[in-house]
Amino acid sequence: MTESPPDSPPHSPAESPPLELSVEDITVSYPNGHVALRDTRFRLESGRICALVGVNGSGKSTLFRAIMGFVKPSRGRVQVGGRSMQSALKAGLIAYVPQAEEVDWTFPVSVWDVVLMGRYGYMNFLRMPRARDREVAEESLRRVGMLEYRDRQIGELSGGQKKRVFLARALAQRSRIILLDEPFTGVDVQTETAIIKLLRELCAAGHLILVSTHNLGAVPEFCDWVVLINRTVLAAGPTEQVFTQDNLVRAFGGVLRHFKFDESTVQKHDEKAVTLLTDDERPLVFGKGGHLEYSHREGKEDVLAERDEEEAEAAAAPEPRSR
Ligand SMILES: Nc1ncnc2c1ncn2[C@@H]1O[C@H](COP(=O)(O)OP(=O)(O)OP(=O)(O)O)[C@@H](O)[C@H]1O
Repeated sequence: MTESPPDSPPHSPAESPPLELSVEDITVSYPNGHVALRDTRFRLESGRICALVGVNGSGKSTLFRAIMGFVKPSRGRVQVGGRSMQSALKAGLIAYVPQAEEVDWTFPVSVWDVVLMGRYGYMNFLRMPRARDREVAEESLRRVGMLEYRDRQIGELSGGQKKRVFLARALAQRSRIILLDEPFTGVDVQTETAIIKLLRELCAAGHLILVSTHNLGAVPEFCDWVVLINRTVLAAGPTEQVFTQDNLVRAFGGVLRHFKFDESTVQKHDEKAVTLLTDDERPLVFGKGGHLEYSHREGKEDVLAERDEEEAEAAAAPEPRSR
């Protein structure tokens, strides 16, 4: 496969074939002997927003570090579209938005410099930005609403603003795969909504977005796929299949709060019991049978029709004989 010319996006998602990120049975240990991930395996396709969900210390950041080649798995491998990670990173296929703690904010660079770093793969060895690089950097800052801060030192921004600048750097890179580590931590609701809107646009344009988050309540609203981890993959698949009460209790144990409502008026579950499971940010509501309830029914017609069918089948099934 040939590498792309430096002055054009290496992969324009709309024209490119689907791309697969494949994590194949990786085990990652740190020098102190701690095994952070064991036999971790899942596959993701472009055109999806996937949430990486797990408790503190479950290995989310480690997984990102392994994908980015910052830590080397002792077993297994990560592949992108059938090529090695090293080759995929070299071809600019993957952009990474790290957690705030992983960045040295005292480093004296401006917002503009940070976003231009996303263009390094397109510049020659002198790293002199060309008109196209400046154009893309400007557009990326505008998309995250940070253009007016372009001359500010990066260390002088708020936490949410820093996150938006790093997202702009990822956009400027024009990578098919974008990894975001906890993009909503310390971000206000308005910024969160703006980031989600942007991620949806990127997904619709054929990008693959993998986003780690503690904000469980937001996941069903914007992620169509979930990988649930605790030092290995507990469940992976479409959100409505993975985000079940059982799976979340298995992944989060005592970390979540439970509320049970015996008579609820949630959506069409009048007079049916619902369980409310919350991480104290946005509650997750589960109807009969442990199915996840959505805050809006719009766009969920298929899921609801399937549930109605399941309910009808269950109602038609003969009662088990009591002894
Ligand atoms: N450099 C390191 N050396 C040794 N152990 C580490 C190192 N980094 C992380 N760990 C350990 O590996 C485990 C996974 O950490 P990781 O940061 O991947 O978790 P996480 O799911 O991202 O957590 P959080 O939600 O708190 O960000 C934890 O037990 C952590 O203490």
